[in-house]
Amino acid sequence: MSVIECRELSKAYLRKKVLNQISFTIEENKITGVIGRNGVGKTTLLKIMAGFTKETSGEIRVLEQRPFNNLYTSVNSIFVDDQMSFPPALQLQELLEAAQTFYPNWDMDFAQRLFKYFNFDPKHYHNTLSKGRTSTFNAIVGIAARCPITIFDEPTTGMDEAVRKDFYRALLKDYIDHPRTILISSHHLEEMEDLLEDVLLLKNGKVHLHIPISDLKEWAIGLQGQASSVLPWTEGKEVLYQNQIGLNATYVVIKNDLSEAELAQARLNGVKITPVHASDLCIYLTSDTKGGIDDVFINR
Ligand SMILES: Nc1ncnc2c1ncn2[C@@H]1O[C@H](COP(=O)(O)OP(=O)(O)OP(=O)(O)O)[C@@H](O)[C@H]1O
Repeated sequence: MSVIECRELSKAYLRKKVLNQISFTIEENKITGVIGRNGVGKTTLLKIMAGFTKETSGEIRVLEQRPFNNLYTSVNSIFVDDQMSFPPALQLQELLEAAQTFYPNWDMDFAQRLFKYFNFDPKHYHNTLSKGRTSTFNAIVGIAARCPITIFDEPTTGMDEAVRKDFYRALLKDYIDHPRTILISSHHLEEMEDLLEDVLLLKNGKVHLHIPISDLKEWAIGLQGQASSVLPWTEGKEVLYQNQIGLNATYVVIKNDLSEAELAQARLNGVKITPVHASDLCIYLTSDTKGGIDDVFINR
């Protein structure tokens, strides 16, 4: 069953179109990574889903209702980012108690265990926490709320690596016991790969790809070797990335649509064939150049 449906959804700020007639559906109880370069519109899309931001045109349905300013959406969803605001007069422990009264599925025992594990002081105030600690506290609220639609926008901002790993693991373990629909935007795709089921990749205001992460991992291949051996295999193909290695060698990333026989032949011709990491592929797919930062240094 699909729980989020977008049809021809657009969002413009003044005259600047950020989302341009995008259409997709999110199935119930899946974890989807919303990926894209800075400024592509991830936060905008997630805030439209959470009912915080109004779409400019097109249609969006979350749990079959239009989310904007919708009480049903707010009760059934949570939007977690580093800007989450809490009543400043309440201490952290009081915030957890307040959350319990608002979120019907709130698990106080679980929230307290996480709170203790991450060494929070119940008497501290939210607005005095450091950036990483703010994200960690917000993440505890986001997980323990167990909302049917759980949205994390860059949830790990400021967290150190150990805390980021703990967060992803806690989320995965809790999701296995209590499946729900989760959307996460993050710039750390490599850290989330084991968590995600689907990836929604945004580029230039459009959905560029919306596929299972397992497919994304096999979507492209890297060809490496002498340019004279590699380049014939790229003819007629869309080159996603190309980089020169040393004087004559080259590394090229293309869509993985070579047959087994072609791959075997390429190997015989001295081409090394490698998988392309999902996070690298997302960078190549959303880049405006084929050589990345190296292009800046060409023909100087
Ligand atoms: N309230 C606003 N008013 C005007 N422009 C806005 C507003 N919010 C976002 N934008 C613009 O919309 C575009 C998309 O912003 P958004 O924050 O959705 O991108 P993002 O993909 O989440 O970026 P990042 O990865 O850097 O967080 C940007 O160009 C941003 O400047």
